[in-house]
Amino acid sequence: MTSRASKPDTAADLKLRECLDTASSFVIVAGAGSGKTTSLVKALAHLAKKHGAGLRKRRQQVACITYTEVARDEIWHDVGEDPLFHVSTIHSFLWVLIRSFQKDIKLWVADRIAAKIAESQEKIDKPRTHAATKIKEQRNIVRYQRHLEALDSVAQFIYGTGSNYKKGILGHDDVIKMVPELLRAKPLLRALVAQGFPFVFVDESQDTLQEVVEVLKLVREEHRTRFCLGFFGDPMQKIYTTGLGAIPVDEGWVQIDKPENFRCPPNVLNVINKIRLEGDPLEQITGREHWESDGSAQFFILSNQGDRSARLERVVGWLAEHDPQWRGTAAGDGVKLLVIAHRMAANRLGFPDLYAAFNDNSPPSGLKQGFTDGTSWALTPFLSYLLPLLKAIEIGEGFEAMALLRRNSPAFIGVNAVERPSDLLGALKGSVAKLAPAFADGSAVTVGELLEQVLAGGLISLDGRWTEHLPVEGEAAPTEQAEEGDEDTEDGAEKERQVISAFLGCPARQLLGYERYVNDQSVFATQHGIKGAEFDHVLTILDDEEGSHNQYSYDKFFGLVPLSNKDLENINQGKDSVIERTRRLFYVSCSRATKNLAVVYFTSDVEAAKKVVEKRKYVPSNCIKTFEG
Ligand SMILES: Nc1ncnc2c1ncn2[C@@H]1O[C@H](COP(=O)(O)OP(=O)(O)OP(=O)(O)O)[C@@H](O)[C@H]1O
Repeated sequence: MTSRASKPDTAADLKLRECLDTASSFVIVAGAGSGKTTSLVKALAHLAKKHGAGLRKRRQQVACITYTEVARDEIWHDVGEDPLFHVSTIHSFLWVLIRSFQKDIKLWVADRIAAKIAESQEKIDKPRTHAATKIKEQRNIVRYQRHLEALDSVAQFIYGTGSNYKKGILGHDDVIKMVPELLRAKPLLRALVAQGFPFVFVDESQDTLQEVVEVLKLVREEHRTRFCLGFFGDPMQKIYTTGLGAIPVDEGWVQIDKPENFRCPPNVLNVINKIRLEGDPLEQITGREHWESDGSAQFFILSNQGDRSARLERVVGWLAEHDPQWRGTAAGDGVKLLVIAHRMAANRLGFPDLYAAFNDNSPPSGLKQGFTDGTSWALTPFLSYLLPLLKAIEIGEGFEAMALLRRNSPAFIGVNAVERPSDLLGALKGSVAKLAPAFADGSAVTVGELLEQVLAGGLISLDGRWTEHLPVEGEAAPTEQAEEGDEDTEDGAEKERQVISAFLGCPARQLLGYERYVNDQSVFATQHGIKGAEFDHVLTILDDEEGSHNQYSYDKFFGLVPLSNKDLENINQGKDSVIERTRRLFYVSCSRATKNLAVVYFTSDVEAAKKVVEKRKYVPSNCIKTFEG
């Protein structure tokens, strides 16, 4: 176990151990930097030490669910890659629970396709449905029926990037929908979960789907004495719309608080406490007796007219020159620039066309959001498969390349480990070899050309949403569109076509810069991508880019732009609102700093913004600069 496990105990850690020793389920609710993940790793270490032998003897594992693959790798490393622990993302965990129940999976898929047919028929039957939509839905029905017929010949379902029922591939959306449904319907499955994984911990629980939380709680209800469920989260750090937020602490559950912040020095802690206080009463105290330095926190309020990049450079220059804490740092040298999706980052990192495709001309909000956080179905084939494959080949990771092909290439479906993998690999070699030139410097290969190449080469199967945009001959399966909602309307469908068409026309190599950006490997990081991370020097950029992001608005958050009727309606109905979403994003970004924080706010009315920021007392007045006049 690594240094996380050896951090000093807090009162929460002691209480947590009591829970583990008595199989009491618990919810840890605590702010940023309070050491939730650290407590989780310490809990795992305790289990290994005190209960490991018994668990191993009974062939049981401790499940630890993380939000991202990066977090998964970190915790897996922290626990010394001990197979006592099953550390994975929620999708992978759910798949592990269900994968040997192939009959149930097939029945579920058949029901799912039947439901899709019924939905399409319902749309066709509505008198107001446009003729073009009716034709499209009719085509869908024919395709769904083909999938239904093909189900009989599917020998085994696997979990891949995008779903293709005909070929027995289930995508992320299927898994996250199917497994909670099957668990809810089948007591035997629930008993097997409790038997196989007597401890299940969920990190970043605020962003976990309600259905998943509920079904895990159901397992706990039925198997109280032998199943311990624990959630580690912070409602103020919920940054995905699908997350549940606060986990209800039901009767018989233990709530564990962690009032400290071990990450942010006093001046930064003051800022994040103030941001949070306007939303909920949790105020953190510092977790350390001594800080090397109190850190620094400054606000820069700048006009959003003209060249923002040049203004940003000026701030970075000013910081290096005037503030000893920032001296010796420069963008790229220990400083992380946190943005929502930002044209400035796109230009610098070389993906301006991709950025424009997903952001210009009022795209459907789901697609735009999916670009911002890297979760869009249109980007998944690249981010989860083709780019990792390219990388694995480039660095000679043959095993990883093979694993990726196995999971994603239709050529491998139904081929088991001992059956001629080398023949298949040989057959795919030609298509794989075409990947690198498409991404090489100066390559003009477009995203569309690349997709056609990899489809024709048998490297990939694409999910149903692509049939609208590419000639994916009869391969598509029906998939969920729930998160990218407005595509479902006539107007939304047309806008989606425009976005995807622009995307297909972009140079494929721009995906490289985009990937670095969403995976936070550049000096710019998305405010979504930095979940759980920490950096010495954080520069948070608040910029509404002419209101192009309707999920978030710093101008609305600071009261400089009036709320829309829809915003007011949401607030009045107690629903999540633009103000709360923006607050949470602002909180997550600022709370990443371990030393210094600078907030750069681009706005149209610098003076008014300055007054609001002063009034909110995030920092003393002399730490607010405008560079105006
Ligand atoms: N008990 C402790 N004593 C000293 N330092 C600690 C302790 N617990 C955590 N830390 C340090 O505090 C920082 C934040 O810890 P951690 O990432 O576990 O917090 P978190 O609550 O999961 O954060 P967040 O929710 O903001 O992502 C890390 O640098 C960690 O090493």
